Amino acid sequence: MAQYARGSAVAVIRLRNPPVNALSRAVLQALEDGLKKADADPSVKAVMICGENGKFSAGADIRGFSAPKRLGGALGPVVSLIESSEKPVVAAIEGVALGGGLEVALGCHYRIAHVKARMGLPEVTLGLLPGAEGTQRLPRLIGVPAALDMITTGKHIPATEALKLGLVDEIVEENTIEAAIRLANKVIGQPLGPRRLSLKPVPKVPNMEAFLDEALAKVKRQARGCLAPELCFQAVRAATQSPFADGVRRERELFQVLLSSGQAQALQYAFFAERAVRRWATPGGASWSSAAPQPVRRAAVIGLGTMGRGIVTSLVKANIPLVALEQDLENLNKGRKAVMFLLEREAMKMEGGAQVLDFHNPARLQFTVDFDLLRDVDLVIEAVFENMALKKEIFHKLSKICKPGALLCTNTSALNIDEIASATNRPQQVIGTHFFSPAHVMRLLEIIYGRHTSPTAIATAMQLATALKKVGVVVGNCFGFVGNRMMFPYVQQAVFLLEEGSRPDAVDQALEDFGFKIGPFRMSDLAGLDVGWRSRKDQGLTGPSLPAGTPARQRRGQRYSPLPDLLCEHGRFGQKTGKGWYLYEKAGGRTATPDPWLLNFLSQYRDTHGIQTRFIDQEEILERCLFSLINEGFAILAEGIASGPEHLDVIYINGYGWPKHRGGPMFYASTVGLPRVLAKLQKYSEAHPDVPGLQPSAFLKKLAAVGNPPLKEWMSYLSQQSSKL
Ligand SMILES: CCCCCCCCCCCCC[C@H](O)CC(=O)SCCNC(=O)CCNC(=O)[C@H](O)C(C)(C)COP(=O)(O)OP(=O)(O)OC[C@H]1O[C@@H](n2cnc3c(N)ncnc32)[C@H](O)[C@@H]1OP(=O)(O)O
Ligand SMILES: NC(=O)c1ccc[n+]([C@@H]2O[C@H](COP(=O)([O-])OP(=O)(O)OC[C@H]3O[C@@H](n4cnc5c(N)ncnc54)[C@H](O)[C@@H]3O)[C@@H](O)[C@H]2O)c1
Repeated sequence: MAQYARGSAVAVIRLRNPPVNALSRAVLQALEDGLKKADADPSVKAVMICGENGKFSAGADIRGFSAPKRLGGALGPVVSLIESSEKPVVAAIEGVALGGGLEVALGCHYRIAHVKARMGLPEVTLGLLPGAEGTQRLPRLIGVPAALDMITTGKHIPATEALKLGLVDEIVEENTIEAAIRLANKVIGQPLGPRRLSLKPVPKVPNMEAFLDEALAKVKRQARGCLAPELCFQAVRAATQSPFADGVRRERELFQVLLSSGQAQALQYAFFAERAVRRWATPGGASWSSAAPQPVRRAAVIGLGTMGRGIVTSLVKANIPLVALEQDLENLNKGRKAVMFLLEREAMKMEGGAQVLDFHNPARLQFTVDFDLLRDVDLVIEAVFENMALKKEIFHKLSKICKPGALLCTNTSALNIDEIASATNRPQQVIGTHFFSPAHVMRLLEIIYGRHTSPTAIATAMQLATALKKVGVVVGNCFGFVGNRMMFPYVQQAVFLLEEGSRPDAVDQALEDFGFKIGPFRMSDLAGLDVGWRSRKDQGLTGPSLPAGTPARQRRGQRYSPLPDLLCEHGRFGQKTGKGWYLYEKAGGRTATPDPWLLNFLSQYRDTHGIQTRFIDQEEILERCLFSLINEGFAILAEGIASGPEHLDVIYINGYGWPKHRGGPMFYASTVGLPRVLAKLQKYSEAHPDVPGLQPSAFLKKLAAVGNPPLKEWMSYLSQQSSKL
């Protein structure tokens, strides 16, 4: 709703739709009614529009896009109605003015914002474009380069930047509403023509065409298959080429194209999925609604290798004082140098820089090799080598040293949380906090509860995720948890495809064309092939503990490819050694080129093992890699390791570079259709009966058999008994 009130000469229209004053059909109707009332009342000389509860508006009600009747198509005309008012209209922007909310403000004749307000046109992140004339008004107000930047990236900008760009007329530190009413009183009677953005020309840019060509090339490069950025660009280009009314028509056409695209549905699903996973629950009955987190006033990180460095950086950025511990002085100095380098770089990106982060202050960041300094911390994150014996030794020590309430977290990628917890005197306070590399950049935090983990521990880890500006996803304990467990069959298929005749660059290209940021072979080279090699040796799959006479391409009765092990035996660990699945310009180099040595090696390998080479097309690459990953997802759901498909999708989008415009693997499966996914898996598992990852999971079969229900109904088809937790 929008509440209309008249005080003195200024009528106030307050947008009201908690929690973020989204513009639903009802809100728009009330806004329109309020404007008409103000227009008809001769005692009203000006109008002020604001939002309830310190928020202007987060834009159109996103849920309305899947039920357009609920939203209506009326936002553009309402914005025009505001602009054409004969009485000055002032927007008082507090909190956020996003999307349609900012478009409403752009229709107003004046905009005044609180210094802490944020503004933006984030429609592109939902697979849309600003559809209420924003692509035509914003370039007229702040110029084409700044408008293109805001509209094609969807970034939110602070009020201070909005003032510099001329997006707002004034910013205030105190009461925005009072300041807006003062401004409204001041401008009564002043001519409104110059304040109507639709009447302004688009400011000229020298050599506009060349500028636009370059901007388009950049937008395309960054979009990686996502439609919306390019259509946002086209709408802004229309503003530079056509009169306002024609530009608006073009904007509407492009909006409709996007609205009916699958990509918009996928991106909007991803928006709500990210929010849904905050409401975590475990099969044991613990949940976000009843569990309270405990405060984390001081933390510790153990191990300052690849992961520990990023985790320390993340904690410092979140303003959490901490102790960083290494095993000896040599590693401590190495780790300290690396952390300082990361923090200096982060500080340069921030307003206020190093002073804000305060990382030179030992009260906020202390480096040590002394476990005794961990006595009073509230939370410890262990990030030492992936080795169970070492982790248990550390956790045993922690449980003796740390105060009774301290939470003990492990960054293990795959190991059993219960076994680690068994080394302590407080298994209820042991939890997995699985960061992704680089830990100060990647948004995902996979939070793994063990058999004894308390609801308080889960709530505290979730609160930590929020403090670190990460997306926390709560999952159960199994080898590889959710993300890595789904990744195993995917990478396994990629390697099998090489055995059968494909090439690393062909497999990577197919998956990068699908939208992945990086294909499986480039990814393995980046992460280091030695990491998986060590883990396979620990599991007895390769190395000296392998019983003599084990067939080269079989383990425990299943197909196995020794190719990654053979590469490591040749000293090819990936980027760090300058060669892996690809060749690099030097050790530590980043430019991957296909390596003739590897292609020759593959061909000899196939000859040795009598494998017939065949051409493998893109379709087969995609289906085998993606459907085996999805298949594992269904098994995870059936076991109760995750409480819904949204969890798997949020994990894949935020931790594994899955293209967001495809909504995550489980959403993607729902768009392909489960019967089709099932049929393909059946076909491939018949061709490869010794590959369990291709054998369709029982849950997938069940969903296909009951008629391919929509994703949000999947979990209702799981019987209680099937949960293993
Ligand atoms: C036949 C023809 C039919 C044609 C119909 C076509 C109509 C044509 C008209 C086009 C008009 C276009 C108008 C406009 O250009 C389009 C838009 O405005 S799209 C929306 C753009 N806005 C956004 O993307 C903002 C999204 N929100 C956020 O970024 C954040 O929520 C926030 C505002 C920064 C707040 O963040 P937080 O404080 O962290 O809070 P949450 O994120 O947890 O949000 C709280 C709660 O609110 C829900 N929510 C937030 N924004 C919206 C929204 N815009 N609509 C609906 N709901 C919203 C959010 O989901 C949370 O609820 P929960 O999911 O937890 O229940
Ligand atoms: N590298 C990744 O991409 C990644 C991603 C997610 C999770 N992980 C997990 O994070 C953990 C750390 O991985 P990494 O890649 O950072 O390893 P790493 O080898 O880069 O670093 C491990 C660090 O731990 C230190 N260490 C070893 N024993 C110690 C002890 N007793 N006390 C204090 N410090 C000790 C080492 O000196 C080293 O600096 C592992 O469990 C790994 O599986 C790694």
